[in-house]
Formats: sequence, structure tokens, C-alpha cells
Amino acid sequence: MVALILLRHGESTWNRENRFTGWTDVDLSPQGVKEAHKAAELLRDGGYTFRVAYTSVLKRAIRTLWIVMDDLDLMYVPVHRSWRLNEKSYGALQGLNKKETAEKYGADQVHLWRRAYDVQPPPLPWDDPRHPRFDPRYADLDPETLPATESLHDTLKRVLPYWESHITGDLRRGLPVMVSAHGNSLRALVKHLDGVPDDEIAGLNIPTGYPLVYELDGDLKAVRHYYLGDPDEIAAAARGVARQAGTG
Ligand SMILES: O=C(O)[C@H](O)COP(=O)(O)O
Repeated sequence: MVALILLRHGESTWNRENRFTGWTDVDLSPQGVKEAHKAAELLRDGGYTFRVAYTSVLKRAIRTLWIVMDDLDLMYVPVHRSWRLNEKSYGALQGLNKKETAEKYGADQVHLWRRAYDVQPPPLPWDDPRHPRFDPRYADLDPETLPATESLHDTLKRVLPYWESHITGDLRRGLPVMVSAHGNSLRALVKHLDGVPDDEIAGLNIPTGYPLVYELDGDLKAVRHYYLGDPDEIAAAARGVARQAGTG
């Protein structure tokens, strides 16, 4: 059995302000920093460690990982960053307040944008300065592959090749792996690991800062998975995520 630890970054400044974030590179809030330290404590208390770490190219996930590695005295562990682990692109919704968006477009529409498997939010126009093609961190990528918006399905389609080509190799070698990423890139991974049907994934909400441990067998089938931390607190935090737009 090998452990895969999934960790959604601690609360970000835009989580705090209840804004759609997506590929916007905002940092952790002071609360998010505390959540990252708490995640490290939960891992230490549970006797968990990791030999390799993966994260996105967004600082809220990177900083969460740094804090965990520092607190666990694991700063030497190799870290791989990839845009493929970034949050789902929220396109033109990025920056907008979730509740105000629900008031304007209706709670049902916002729920579809947030949680439906195959629905894309409105795209960023090609010339919008926020389009990732203008961001130097993606300069080596074909601009046509960079998303102007994404459904969860689109997110899964770019997460999976990285899972297969990089992460599974370490797990097959028996190395425990940490993935510090985002609400929706992790929902995509969980959908794959647990074989969650398309129409059921809308009900899954991942809270910030609680390690989600998967025990995988030799074929990398998920045998068991569980959060570390107080179950009532975690359930309340997941309900809080579901209700960010006033719905759920
Ligand atoms: O990008 C965001 O706004 C959040 O990180 C995830 O948002 P969601 O829970 O609305 O999908």
C-alpha cells in the first residue's frame, strides 16, 4: 500500500473575499497560513510523511506546500510544479464575487458554472490581459493549449496526462506522494481515483487545508481514503464551500 496525500491550499485572500479565483495568482490569507500549519500538524500527529511533492504554478498551493514541508522538516524533498495542477480556469468570472454573481445570473446558473461536469463559465476574451497567454510563466506553452475557461471535464483532461506521466511513476516505486493543489484540480483527481460518475461529482466539495489521504494498492486502485482532522469540522467546512454562492 502506498499513500497519496491530497491537500487543497489554505484559505486564499480571494477565498476570504468570496471571489472566483481560477488561474489568478493570489496568495494565502493569514487564516490560510494558519490552515497550512494545521495541515502539517495533522500529518505529523497521524505519522504521515512523503518522499516527493507535486504542486501547481500558483503561489497559494506552492506556499501551502512550503509551510507543510518546513514544519515537517521535509525541505529536502523533491518538488515538481506543473500548470496541469492549476485550479480550473474560471474565465471571465475570475475576480467576481460569488454571491453577487448568483444574484445577477441566478443561483442555478452559478451552480452549473461551479459544479456541473461539462459546463464552462464564460471565457476570457483572447485579448484580455488576464488571458494566460500573456503570463510569462506559461511562455513555453502553445497559447492555443492555454484555457480561456474550463469545465471540470476540461480540467480533468489536462490533469490526467500529468497524473499518468509523472505522479503514478513515483507511487508505483512505492514513494508516498503529496499533491498540494486546488479545489477543482483535486476534484478532478478524486473523480478519477474513485470513478465518480459525471452526474455525481457536483456534490463533492473539498475544504481548504485538510489533508485527504488515499491508500492505493499495487495497481494504484484506491482502497481507502479519509481526511485527517475533526470530521464535524471538515463536514462544516465542505458545506461552507458548497454555499459560497448562497446555494448548495
Ligand atoms: O477558483 C476558485 O474560486 C476556488 O478556488 C474554487 O472555487 P469553487 O469552489 O467555486 O469551484
